[in-house]
Amino acid sequence: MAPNSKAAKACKTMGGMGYSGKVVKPVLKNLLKLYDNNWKFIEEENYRVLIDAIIESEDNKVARVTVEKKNALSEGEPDESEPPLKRSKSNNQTDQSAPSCHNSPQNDIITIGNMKNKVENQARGKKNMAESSYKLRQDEDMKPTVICQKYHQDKGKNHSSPISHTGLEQTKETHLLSNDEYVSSLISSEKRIITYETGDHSKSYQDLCNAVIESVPFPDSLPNYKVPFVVVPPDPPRLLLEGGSCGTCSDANANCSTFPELIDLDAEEISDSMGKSSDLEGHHFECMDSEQFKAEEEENSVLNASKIDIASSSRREVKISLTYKSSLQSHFQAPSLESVLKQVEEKCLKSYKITLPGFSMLKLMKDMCECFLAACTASNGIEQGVPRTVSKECNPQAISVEGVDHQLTFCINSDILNGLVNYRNRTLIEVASQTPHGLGPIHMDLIRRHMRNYNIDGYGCSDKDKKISRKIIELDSLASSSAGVIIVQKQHSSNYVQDITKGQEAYRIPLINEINEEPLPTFYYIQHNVVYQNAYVKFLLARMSDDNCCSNCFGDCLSSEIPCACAGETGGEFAYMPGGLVKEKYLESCISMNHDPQQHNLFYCKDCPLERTKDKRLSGKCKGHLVRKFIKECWYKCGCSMLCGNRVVQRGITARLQVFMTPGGKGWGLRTLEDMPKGAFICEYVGEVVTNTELFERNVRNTGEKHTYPVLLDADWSSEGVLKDEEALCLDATSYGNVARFINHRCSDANLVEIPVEVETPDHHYYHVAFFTTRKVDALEELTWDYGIDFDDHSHPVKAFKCQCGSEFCRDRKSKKRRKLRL
Ligand SMILES: C[S@@+](CC[C@H](N)C(=O)[O-])C[C@H]1O[C@@H](n2cnc3c(N)ncnc32)[C@H](O)[C@@H]1O
Repeated sequence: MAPNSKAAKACKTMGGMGYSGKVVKPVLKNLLKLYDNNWKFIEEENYRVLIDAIIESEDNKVARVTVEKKNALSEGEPDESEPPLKRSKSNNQTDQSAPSCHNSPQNDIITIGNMKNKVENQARGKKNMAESSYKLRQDEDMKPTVICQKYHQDKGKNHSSPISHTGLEQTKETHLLSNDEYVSSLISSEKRIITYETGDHSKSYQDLCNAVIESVPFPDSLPNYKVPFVVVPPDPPRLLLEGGSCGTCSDANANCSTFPELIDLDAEEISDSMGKSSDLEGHHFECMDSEQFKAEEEENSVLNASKIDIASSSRREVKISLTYKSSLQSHFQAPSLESVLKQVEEKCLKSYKITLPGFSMLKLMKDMCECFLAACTASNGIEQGVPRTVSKECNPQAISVEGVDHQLTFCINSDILNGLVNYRNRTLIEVASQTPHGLGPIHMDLIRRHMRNYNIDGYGCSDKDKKISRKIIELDSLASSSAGVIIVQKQHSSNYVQDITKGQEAYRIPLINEINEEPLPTFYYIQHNVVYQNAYVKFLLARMSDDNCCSNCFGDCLSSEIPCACAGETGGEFAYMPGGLVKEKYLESCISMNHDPQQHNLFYCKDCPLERTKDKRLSGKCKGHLVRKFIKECWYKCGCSMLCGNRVVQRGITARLQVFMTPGGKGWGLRTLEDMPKGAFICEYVGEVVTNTELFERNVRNTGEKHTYPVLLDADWSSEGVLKDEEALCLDATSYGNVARFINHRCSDANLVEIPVEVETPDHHYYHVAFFTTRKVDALEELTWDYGIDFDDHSHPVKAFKCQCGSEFCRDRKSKKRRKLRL
C-alpha cells in the first residue's frame, strides 16, 4: 500500500476511535520519523503504538493545561476543579511480575529416618547451617512452606519468576535510553519491557545466574549514572524458537499461537501485566537523548530507586537497562559503557570477592539476558513440543486463581454442554450465559492447559476418574472459535495450596487433597541442596581443572559439532539430546542398572558404612554399591551460556507438577499435569546434605514418623574404597527439601529413574540426584521411582513401609499377598 493510503487508513481507523485527523496526524508524523517510516511497527496490533502515542500526546496536553491552570491560579485566578487526567501511559503503573528447570539393595536408599519434633529440628537445623556452602536464606523464604491455612491467605501474592524473584515493588516509571543507533533500532522493535527494582540484589542474581556454588551477590549499589547502559547480546540465543518473542507478545496471532502456554498468573497479576506492559511499551519506544532523559529524571526526582529493565524483542534480542535514580543529579555527564562496566567489574571483584579469573560484567549481563529468554521460552518445554510462554494476550478474564477457591472461565460449544456438568454427583461446571468475544484457538489452547493444571485433575485418581477428566478436557476442543458459552467452574477444596515453592521454582507447584483430612506437610522448601554442619562438601574452584570444563565454549555446548570437555564423563558423547532429553541408550543403561544391579558393576566394600550404621555392633556384609553412570553438566566456570542445553538439571524444574493425596495409603504423592516424553528431566532430589552418621542420629532421635525422606549418595564408594561413616553423604529432605520429597516408591516399573549429575565437583563424593522419565508419562499420572528397598531385609533398625505400589513386580511379598487376598 502506498504511504499516503497507509496514512489515510491509519487516520480513518483512529477516526473510528474518536480521534480527529488533527490529533492523529502530528502524532503519526512523529512516529514515522521515529520508526524510520517503517509502517510495520505502526500498523501492527491494530495501530497499538499509534493509539498509545495519541493517548500520551493527549495526556501531555491535559497535563500542560493543568500546569497552566495551576500557574494561573497561583497568580490569583479563582480555583476551578481540575479536569480528570486520562490514564497516563508512563506513570502510576503498579507492579508487573515477570513471566517469565538402585537397585540394589535397600542400602542405596535409606528410608528409615523419623522426624518427631519437626519444628524443633527445623529451628536447630537452621541454626546449625551457618557453615553451609549454600547459605539458607534467613528470611521469610525460610518459613515452612506448606503450613496450615495461613498459606491460603496468601492469595493475590505475586508469584515471582526466577528472574523477578525479588518480588519487589516497582517505582512508577521506567526509562530505557540510548543514543546509540543500534539501540534505537532495537527499541523500535521491542515488544516487551519488564521492570524490576533492584532492592534485593543477591537474591535476584542468585536466581538469574543459577549460581550453583556460593551465591555471588549482585552489585549492591549500581553506579550513580543517569543514562542507563544497555547490553546487546551479540547473537540471538540459539535455543529460541523461531519467531518467538518472549513474554508479552504484542502480536497475538503471530506469537501466541507459537507459544500458546500461559503461566498461571492470578487475576491481579494478569490485570497488572496487561496495564503495565502496554504502557511500558509505549513509553520505551521513545528514544530520548540524555538531555530529555535528564529533564524527565528531574521531573521524577521523587523517585530514588534503582531499577533493572529487561526487554526482549521479536527479533529475539534482549536488552537490559539499569537505571539509578537520584534526586541529587545536578551535574550529570554520561559515561562510556566501557568505563561503567570496568568500574562495576572492579567493584564486584573487590567487594564481593569474586575470584573467578574470567569474570566479566558483560558476561554477567549476557547471562541475565539469556536467563530472561530462557525463563520466557522455557526451552525444555519447547523442545518437547510443549512450548510455553506468558502471554498477556491470553484473555485475562478467562483465568483467575484465587486462594482456595479458584475459578476458571472457558469456552465450550453450547450444543454440547447446556446447563450443568455433573461430576461425582456434584456440579462441577455451570453454564453461564455470556458470550465471549473472540475466543479463538489460541485461547482454547490456553484454557485446555489450564483446565488440566487446575481443576479437573484434582478430583480423583482412578482410571475412571481420569477418563471423565479427560472427557471434559476434550470438550473444549470442540468449541467453535467465537460463538460459545462461558462455563464457570468453581473448585472448593478443603486442602489446597497454590504453590508449595512460594515462588522459588519457575512454575507453581500446587498441592491438593481431595481424599482425606491429612494435615498439610510441614517443611522448608528449598531449591538447592544445603550442607549440614559436618558434611564435607567443599566446592573449590581449584579442584575443577580446565580439563573438567569447557572454558573455550560459547553458547550451547550441545549444539556444537565436537563435544566439549564436559562430555568426557559420558565417554566423549553428551548424555543429553539437543532438546534436553536424556539419550535413549544412556537412559536405558541407567534403568537397567536399577532393574538388574547384579548384571552391572557392583562395588563391595569390606567394612560397609551402611551396614555399620544399621547396627554398630555387627559389621554386616556389604550388599554392594553400584558403580553408577554420571551425567556431567557444564558448569559455572564453563564458557558456555546459561541457556546451554547441557545444563538441564541446573536450570531447575520446568515440568508442571502437582502434589496430591494418593488414594492408596501412600500419603502425599507427586504427579505431572502434562504429558512428558521419555527421558525428560522432572526434578532434582533436594535436601540437606548430611553424613551417614548424622542421618543415623537423626533417625534415632526421631522415631515414629510415618514418612521419611532420606537418600544416600553412594557413588564415590568405589573410587575411594571404604568411606568412613562421617564421610558418606546423604540427602535428607525431611525438614528442608523440594518437591521430590513427595515422590513415592514403586517396585521395578517406576516411571522415573534417578541419575547422578555432576555439576560442581569433579569427584563423585557429592553430586546431584536428578529424576528423569523412564517412558512417556501421561498427564495426571503419579510419578514414582524405585527406592531400591529390599523388603526382605529385616536387619534394618526401622521397618520398611508396607508397599502399596500396586506394581505387578512388587517386591514386598506380604503386601502382594494381602492385596491378592483382598481381591
Ligand atoms: C519420600 S516419602 C514420599 C512422600 C510421602 N508419601 C508423604 O506423604 O510425604 C516416603 C514415604 O512415603 C511412603 N511411601 C512411599 N511409597 C510408598 C509405597 N509404595 N507404599 C506405601 N507407602 C509408600 C512411605 O511412608 C515412605 O516412608
